[in-house]
Amino acid sequence: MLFHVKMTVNLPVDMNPERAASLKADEKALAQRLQHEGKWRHLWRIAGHYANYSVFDVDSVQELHDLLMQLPLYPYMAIEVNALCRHPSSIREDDR
Ligand SMILES: O=C(O)CC1=CCC(=O)O1
Repeated sequence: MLFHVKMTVNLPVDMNPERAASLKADEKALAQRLQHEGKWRHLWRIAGHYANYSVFDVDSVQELHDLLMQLPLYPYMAIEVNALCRHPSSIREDDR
């Protein structure tokens, strides 16, 4: 199942810089692991924003939910999720 996810990061302005750097490093490590595993298919910065558009490939809505809640930056993100399905005019064979 494919899901388009928008994540907008809102770190508190008074957050300790070392704490912020640690959260970002942990987020990066998990994001890269999930990309290697094929769960996090796309990760794009939205130009001009501290936000990203991502595509997740998971087995269930519950898996997506659990995965998003594990993200170290989850407490500081606004997350929007949209389920994706095949477009009848798509010529791509690899996105099911
Ligand atoms: O910077 C972001 O958009 C938040 C984020 C998601 C994965 C990651 O490494 O950073």
